[in-house]
Amino acid sequence: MAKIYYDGDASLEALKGKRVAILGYGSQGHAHALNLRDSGIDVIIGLHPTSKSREKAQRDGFEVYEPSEAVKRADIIMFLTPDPVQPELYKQCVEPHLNPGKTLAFAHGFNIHFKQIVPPKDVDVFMVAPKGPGHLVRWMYEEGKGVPALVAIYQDASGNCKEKALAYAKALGCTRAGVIETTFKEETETDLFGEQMVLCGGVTALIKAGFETLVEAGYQPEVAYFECLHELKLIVDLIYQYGIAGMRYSISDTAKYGDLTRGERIYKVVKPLMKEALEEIQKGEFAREWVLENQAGRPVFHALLERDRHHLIEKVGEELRKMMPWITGKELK
Ligand SMILES: NC(=O)C1=CN([C@@H]2O[C@H](COP(=O)(O)OP(=O)(O)OC[C@H]3O[C@@H](n4cnc5c(N)ncnc54)[C@H](OP(=O)(O)O)[C@@H]3O)[C@@H](O)[C@H]2O)C=CC1
Ligand SMILES: CC(=O)[C@](C)(O)C(=O)O
Repeated sequence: MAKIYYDGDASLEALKGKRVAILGYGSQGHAHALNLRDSGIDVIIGLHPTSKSREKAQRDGFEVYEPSEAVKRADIIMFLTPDPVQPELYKQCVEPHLNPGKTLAFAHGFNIHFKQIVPPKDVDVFMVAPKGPGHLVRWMYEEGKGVPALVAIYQDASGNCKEKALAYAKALGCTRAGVIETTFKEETETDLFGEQMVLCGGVTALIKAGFETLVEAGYQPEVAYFECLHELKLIVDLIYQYGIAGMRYSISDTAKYGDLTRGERIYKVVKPLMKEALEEIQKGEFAREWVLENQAGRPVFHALLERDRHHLIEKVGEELRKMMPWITGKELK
């Protein structure tokens, strides 16, 4: 079993007197900044003057500096900008102001693992990667709960990098749920795999394919929406709370038999595809494709995002969710 760190295994002492610069104020950035500040940590924000997030960070009461200035003023620099912009941000705004004693921190290992950022040997480098969206990292913290995280130490020049990483994870609220020590390689490869083949790519593929199959067979889109998207949350909630066996305890025997037999057909088709995707990640092929896509201005990214934005399920869902106002809770801002 993995070694899991909880609140009692970490002390905020390692961050005492340290200033953390959060570069970026988006999904993760706002959560890290607010949670760390609420945990008593000295936090400043690094954003470009034209940043859309600047006003929000200032409204939340943070001192916002240009990234270079934030780096100069901080001991720990946490990269919470989109992964593709981090190498340029590092070269232009971070590297020129790095000196021994500073620490680089990340919430995903992509740029270190694929050597898009190569830090000098005399600085600490750690990762605290929450296993959940940034908005949930904040909302769970506010409720006294936490999102689990992975922690990894890439360089320990100071001799106490792990203590700082665990203190950061504690300040973020993640040690309330549990923090597993890993490596930048394991976090990067498993996170890319999960978001492509299970969490985001996998689930949306199943939802779209199921919805389209029913609608193309002549069933009402609203019925298809309730069956293939709305009820999915209810089933996943049961799995989340009680495991697969627990979910199966709650559903009907008819559903169980269908799950066990027809679900097997999907399993047999997707597992080879999953292995293929993992191999592309491990061999750096996905990373190269994503780096080049960004250098080209994200043509595929924007085209596919726009295509799916106009999918019938989005229109149907928007109308049906209006009738259930309790569904759309806190604003995703
Ligand atoms: N989203 C998530 O839940 C998770 C994300 N991560 C990791 O966290 C990191 C941040 O991702 P995420 O929070 O999703 O990012 P978002 O896209 O939500 O936010 C990006 C933030 O960075 C700012 N930004 C963009 N470009 C620059 C730049 N050149 N210099 C300074 N700031 C810039 C944006 O400002 P503006 O709005 O003005 O563009 C915005 O505030 C990534 O490494 C990601 O892999 C890890 C776990 C989960
Ligand atoms: C929320 C999370 O961890 C993801 C899906 O991997 C991401 O947004 O990067």
